[in-house]
Amino acid sequence: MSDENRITQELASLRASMNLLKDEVSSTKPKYLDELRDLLSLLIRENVDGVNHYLNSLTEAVRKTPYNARELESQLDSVLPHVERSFRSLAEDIVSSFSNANSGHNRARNELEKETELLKVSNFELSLALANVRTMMEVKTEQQVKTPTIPDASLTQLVQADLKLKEQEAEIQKLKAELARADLVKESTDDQVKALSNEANGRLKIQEEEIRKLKAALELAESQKASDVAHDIENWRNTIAGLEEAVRAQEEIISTQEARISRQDADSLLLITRYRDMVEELATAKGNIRVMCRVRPAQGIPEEELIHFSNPDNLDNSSSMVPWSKLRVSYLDDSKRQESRDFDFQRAFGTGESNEDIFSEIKDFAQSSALGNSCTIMAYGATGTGKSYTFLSSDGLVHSFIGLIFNLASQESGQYAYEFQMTAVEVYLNKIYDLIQTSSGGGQKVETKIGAETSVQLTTQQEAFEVIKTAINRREAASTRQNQTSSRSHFIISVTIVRRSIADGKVTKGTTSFVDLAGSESVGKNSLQSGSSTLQMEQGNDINKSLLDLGQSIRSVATGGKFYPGHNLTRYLRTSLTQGSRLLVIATVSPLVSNQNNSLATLRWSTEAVGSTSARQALSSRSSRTVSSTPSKPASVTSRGSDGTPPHSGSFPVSSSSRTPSGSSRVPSSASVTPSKMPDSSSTRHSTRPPPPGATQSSSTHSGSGTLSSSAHAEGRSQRSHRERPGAGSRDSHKDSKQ
Ligand SMILES: Nc1ncnc2c1ncn2[C@@H]1O[C@H](COP(=O)(O)OP(=O)(O)OP(=O)(O)O)[C@@H](O)[C@H]1O
Repeated sequence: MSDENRITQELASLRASMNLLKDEVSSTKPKYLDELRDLLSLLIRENVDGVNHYLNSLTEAVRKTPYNARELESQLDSVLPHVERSFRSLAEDIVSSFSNANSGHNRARNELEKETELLKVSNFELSLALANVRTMMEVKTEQQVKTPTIPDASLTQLVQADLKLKEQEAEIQKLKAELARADLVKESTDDQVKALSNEANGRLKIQEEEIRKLKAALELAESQKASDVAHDIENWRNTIAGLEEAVRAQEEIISTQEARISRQDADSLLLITRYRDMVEELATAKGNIRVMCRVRPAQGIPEEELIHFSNPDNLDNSSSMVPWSKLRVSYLDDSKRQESRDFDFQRAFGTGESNEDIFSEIKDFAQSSALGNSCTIMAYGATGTGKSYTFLSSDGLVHSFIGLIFNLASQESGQYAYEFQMTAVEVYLNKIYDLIQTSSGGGQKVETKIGAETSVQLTTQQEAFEVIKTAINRREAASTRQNQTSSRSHFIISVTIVRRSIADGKVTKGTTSFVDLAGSESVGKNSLQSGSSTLQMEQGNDINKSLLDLGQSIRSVATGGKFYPGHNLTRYLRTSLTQGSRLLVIATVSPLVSNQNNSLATLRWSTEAVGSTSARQALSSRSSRTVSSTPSKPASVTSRGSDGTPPHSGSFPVSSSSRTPSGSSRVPSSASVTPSKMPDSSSTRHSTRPPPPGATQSSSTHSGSGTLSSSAHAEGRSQRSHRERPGAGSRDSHKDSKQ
């Protein structure tokens, strides 16, 4: 039932109650008083008449009869009982009449009391009804305030209710008058009735007051409603207008954004394409075979125990911006003569340069495997020179590379779907061991064949790190005199990147391998002098043989010769040693004079076997493949041959910035400096900074104009500024210091 109907009903019942009350009060007029008066006058009249009759009879008897006391006495005796009876009867009648009147009055009073009770009930109902009406009005008013925009029918009904209340009020006024009259009557007859009347009157006043308040509230609500409605409608209009404006603005922004997004999509595709081209060009410009050098720090070592390294390009130390691409090693020969040798690298990293510095230099190289290239990064050096540190520490090249490719995959997720697979093997004593798959029994690593090693699909970086950690733990390690945890095996982690273009479904597949070679020091140094075991001798000999083979193969393939699959290491790395692949060797050396033979041997091997200008020149001249300039070039999936070795897949691109045919390498011939002839350099003390102009120099070889491409130099300059340079003596506590 709606509020309006309820109000109407309440008012109707209120009106009915009031009418009833009015009728009842009207019917309580004190008729009994008139009746009593009439009755009494009748009685008195009748009785007085009767007594008069007897008195008249008596008077007549007295007049007619001579005074005779006895007769008078008998007359009186006969009349007086009549008179007496008449009076008694009158008295009884009067008593009876009064008694009747009194009972009538009592009845009337009872009736009045009943009426009063009814009045109370009616008043209570009236109060209830008024309370309901007020509550409903409040609710209504609240609703009106909340929904001011809807001018509703209930307003009309409320106005009608108000009118009815006014009528009701008038009726109550009449009722009040009636009650006042009744009050008067009651006052004259009964105090109790008066009190009741007062009470009724009081209640009526309260009701009146409530009605007045209700009316005032109604008027207020009406006036407020009217102004609120107008005000709220205005507000709503303004809000709606504001919202519409905002929606329009949003729509404009959205359409602008959509246009911008589609432009950005196109731009980003273009950028990605260009970026790839640049990476590829950069990688090409830097050469497909690169050799870098890293000098391990040695803190706390006296200067006389350190090899002096300097930069022939910056001998006067005039520029702190020149990146080291040449390394001059100064020493005393057997005859205590001052000697120096220059070695030519693409970059030489000093003691103050971190793994991140190295990664930023080579990441274009590693990343090109995402375009389908085969890249190999080798660390070559004597034991304890930092090969594993460079590759496998938590900020090492392998970890950085994993981070790089996963980032690449997420950045390009809109264009390419990437898959990564990893293998980890160890070549130990000419056998290849799978470091991922272990024997089902005691978790022993198992020997495997090339191409049969376990490949793990990588879904997260963390997963990759776990696989690497497990593989490292399984790697064969045996202590040597020089490095208590020296790794006596070659450790190879390969990550294959399969990239599928979402647009055209084309697939490229490339691999980057990190080869942490076993220590390159001479067997004699480790074994004969230290009384190494037969196993260690065997290990040392195998390592020497494998590294010799490796150098030979690289040289041979680079100059167009045949491949020498003499050792399983070389066979396993065949992909890296074929044209069309990219090879980076990081030669790690110790800064200690006591290790200078090994250091010079490392520098010589890396520059001559791998990085000689002639070899690189030969490689460049044989190039036949041009690097695609599009990011989604067709798949160049490499698959291994039946013997597990991959087929040749293309050749080196010709790099405009490759070294000049003049072959102006600064690398001295091996004949001119023989590590075994290395003098004790204790007399060769050098500053940890590049020497001042005119300092110790007697270069044994070369002329060599700069052989790096200008772009490589430029990039190197931009990346290097005030870093410490190779040999600059940060004196780390290092195990060499214990030697
Ligand atoms: N650039 C460097 N900065 C700080 N510490 C280094 C650096 N290079 C190597 N080291 C430390 O020198 C020690 C030997 O390094 P690492 O084990 O990497 O040598 P390695 O060449 O791998 O030796 P091996 O051939 O015996 O495995 C380690 O304790 C390593 O932390």
